[in-house]
Amino acid sequence: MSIPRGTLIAVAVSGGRDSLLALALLQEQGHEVVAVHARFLPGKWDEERLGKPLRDISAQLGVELRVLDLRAEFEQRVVAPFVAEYQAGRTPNPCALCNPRLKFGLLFERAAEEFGAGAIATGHYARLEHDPAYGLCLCRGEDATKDQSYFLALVPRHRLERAVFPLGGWRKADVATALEARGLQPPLPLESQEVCFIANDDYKAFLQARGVELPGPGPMEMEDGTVVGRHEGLWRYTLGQRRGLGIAWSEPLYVLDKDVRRNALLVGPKSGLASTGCEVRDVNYLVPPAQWPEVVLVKTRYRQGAAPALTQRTETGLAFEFLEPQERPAPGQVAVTYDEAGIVLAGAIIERGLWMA
Ligand SMILES: Nc1ncnc2c1ncn2[C@@H]1O[C@H](COP(=O)(O)OP(=O)(O)OP(=O)(O)O)[C@@H](O)[C@H]1O
Repeated sequence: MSIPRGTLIAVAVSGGRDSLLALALLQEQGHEVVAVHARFLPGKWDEERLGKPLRDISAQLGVELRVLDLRAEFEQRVVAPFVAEYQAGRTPNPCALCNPRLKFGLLFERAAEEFGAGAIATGHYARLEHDPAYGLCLCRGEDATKDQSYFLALVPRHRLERAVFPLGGWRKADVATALEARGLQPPLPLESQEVCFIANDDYKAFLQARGVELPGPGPMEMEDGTVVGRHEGLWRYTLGQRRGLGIAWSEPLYVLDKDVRRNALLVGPKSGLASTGCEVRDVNYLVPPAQWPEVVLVKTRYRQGAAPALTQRTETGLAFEFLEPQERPAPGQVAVTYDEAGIVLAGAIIERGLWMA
């Protein structure tokens, strides 16, 4: 760890297992720690289920607990942009934005100003290593099934220099046992849902419940312009989706693209999903591009392997050319570039997928 001894580490605790173990591990290792819980979600503070248990467990560990109210900022910097992206026909990734904006952004800044914290720790499964060529680098977590480096790739380097990931070398399966062995019971032991502010991972219900105006129905077309039906609003569909299109065709049809300008949904056979690359913007470089290998590995969805690609600089960011065709990347999602060893070279927002005309 590159954090000097004696630095006060703010350990971001959700109430869940991973961050509780992160807190216990750092404290056992003799670091100065303060537990910081942030209120991100609207509504009443759940004293019974969260407040009291969090205080009790902090007391059990002999650690101070601070609670920060970041509800307004979370709404402004994470939830509202998420909704705006859907309105614009894109597929946002709120967790990847929450990390730079809130957890390693505002939460860390407030912990630094208000309690004198000099570093921040979370329960993320990712590693920070010193590489002889790159210096400090963000790497895949040891547990490939739980690796969260993808969600951390937009965190600026100067913030990663102040970060600690105690679970980077852990396997998820060992966490419950480690907590039990220490007699620690997390207030929220269940796995958190995919996106914390979306109940049951139902983003459509969430958007509808917010009462925001979303683009309405329009044509569903094949790439040659043949209209095959109507769609119910572009925001309801994801690229690569097959089910729920409501059209009978001689072969299964997939969502290939969204033409936001014409409010048209483009559909076609599976072969049409093949993409030759993508363009990205808002690149967060963690390793200077001059040091990148010629062939990099690009991950354009969390639950998808990284694909080998060549890189080119563009006016607004980067363009990746896949060595083998990949499923079309969704604009608004995050593209993370790795090297062979699993070191994160950069994170960026996907502007558009590329394919053969
Ligand atoms: N409300 C919160 N306040 C402070 N830190 C948080 C909060 N929610 C999440 N975090 C931090 O972000 C990390 C990753 O959050 P995520 O929602 O992915 O949870 P997780 O992987 O299930 O971890 P956990 O078991 O700690 O909830 C957590 O381990 C924790 O350090």
